[in-house]
Amino acid sequence: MTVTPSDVDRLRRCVDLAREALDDGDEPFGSTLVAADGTELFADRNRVSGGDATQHPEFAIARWAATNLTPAQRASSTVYTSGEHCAMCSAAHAWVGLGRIVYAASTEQLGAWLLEWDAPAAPVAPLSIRQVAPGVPVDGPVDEFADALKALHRARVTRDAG
Ligand SMILES: Nc1nc2[nH]cnc2c(=O)[nH]1
Repeated sequence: MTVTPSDVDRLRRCVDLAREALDDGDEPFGSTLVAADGTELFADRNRVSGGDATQHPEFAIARWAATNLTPAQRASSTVYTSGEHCAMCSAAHAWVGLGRIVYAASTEQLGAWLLEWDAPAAPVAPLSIRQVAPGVPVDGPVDEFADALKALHRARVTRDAG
């Protein structure tokens, strides 16, 4: 699929959630779950500052969808996210049978930024969603968000180094 103007609007909301997470001491990631009719069903942002590094919004979405949606509703919904799912969240997404993913910045972009800043890499292999969950339709990255997301991640790295 191609990325539509409506997809871009959804991603803008995810970047706002990522900014909210950063402002609250968490990592800058935000995600939403949107039903086939366009209703936003669930939204969350990263919440790792309490010490649980699995508190990713994409993982929260998979758990919420498993509890609250039928298999058909899950398959026809779309997950929007500011950063491409990590391997843990890609696996959770596929295991619960969710549908399309649209992401703003890729795992590859984030890895390159961390390298550029000499910041520690993630403790999980930088696999793409397509590698972990090959049956899931995926769109991204969306270039117009790269500068904004790079700035948010730079601020997180600077904060955590200080
Ligand atoms: N996509 C994504 N990647 C992460 N890497 C570390 N935390 C997160 C998160 O919340 N979401």
